Amino acid sequence: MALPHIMERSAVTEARPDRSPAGSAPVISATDLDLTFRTNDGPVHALKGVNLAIGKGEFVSFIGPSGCGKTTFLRCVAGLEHPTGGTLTVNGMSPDEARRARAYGYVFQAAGLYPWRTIGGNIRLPLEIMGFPKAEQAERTRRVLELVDLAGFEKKYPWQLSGGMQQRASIARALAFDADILLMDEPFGALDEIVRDRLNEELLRLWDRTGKTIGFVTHSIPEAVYLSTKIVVMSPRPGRITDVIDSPLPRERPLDIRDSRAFIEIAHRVREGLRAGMVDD
Ligand SMILES: Nc1ncnc2c1ncn2[C@@H]1O[C@H](COP(=O)(O)OP(=O)(O)OP(=O)(O)O)[C@@H](O)[C@H]1O
Repeated sequence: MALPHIMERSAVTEARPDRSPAGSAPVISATDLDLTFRTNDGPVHALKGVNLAIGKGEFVSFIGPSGCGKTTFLRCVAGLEHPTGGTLTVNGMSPDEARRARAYGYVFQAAGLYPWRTIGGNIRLPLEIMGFPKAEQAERTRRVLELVDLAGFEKKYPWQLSGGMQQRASIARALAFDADILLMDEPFGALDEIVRDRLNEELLRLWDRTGKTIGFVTHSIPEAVYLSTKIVVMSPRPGRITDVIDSPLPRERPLDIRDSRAFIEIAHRVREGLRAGMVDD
């Protein structure tokens, strides 16, 4: 979609922030993070010794086999799960404090829109809960719908939109209260490849324009390499980080960058990291 001209007019985090915060504190910082779930079938060691620092404005993808703890890590950042060891800070606060301070927006794999509410009604819901005045709710809703190229769809119901459009609406909802951090758990996993390619391009433009810090879970190596400034490769049982790859790719990324040597080399390293994690088990 042609977002740039739309986003010129958007006031949602208008300024592109400095992305080279040498020496500045990380937005998300995990040290020796551990999480063991207590279940009826015994303990499940979901995360083990996770160390990671995510800087302001980074786009960080988490990739690894099913059950390696990607979602669990994201949920820890969001304060929805509580680590059983180590430390985790978000904007210098505990995840619980950060959640209360509305530090992040969260996008799930399924769009999760309420079918009885219009698209606008879905986007307004968190703003209503947060007590924004009605006029501001309307203004913010209009802005984020433009940002994800859904202007004109405010009065439609979710079932009147395609899967890709529903997922864009769910991104708009997460953007509506303008948090600095966007946590995305396989948001495009259920979409076909063509739609996914388009949404990947759109997401990169949106990120570039807004300067949000993004944590993104995916199973797709090309998606991780295409989107990220940093790729975190994880291994299962218990979930550990096996490699952290800082991408040398330029910020401007047309889709055909996927044919470039640099892209293929990073994808190869991710694949090797995934393989090594499986062998180590
Ligand atoms: N609430 C919970 N209670 C008990 N075990 C859990 C809970 N949530 C996750 N787990 C377990 O923790 C491990 C990590 O799960 P998680 O969902 O984080 O993995 P994932 O890498 O996101 O997997 P997928 O790619 O399939 O979504 C799995 O073994 C899972 O079964």
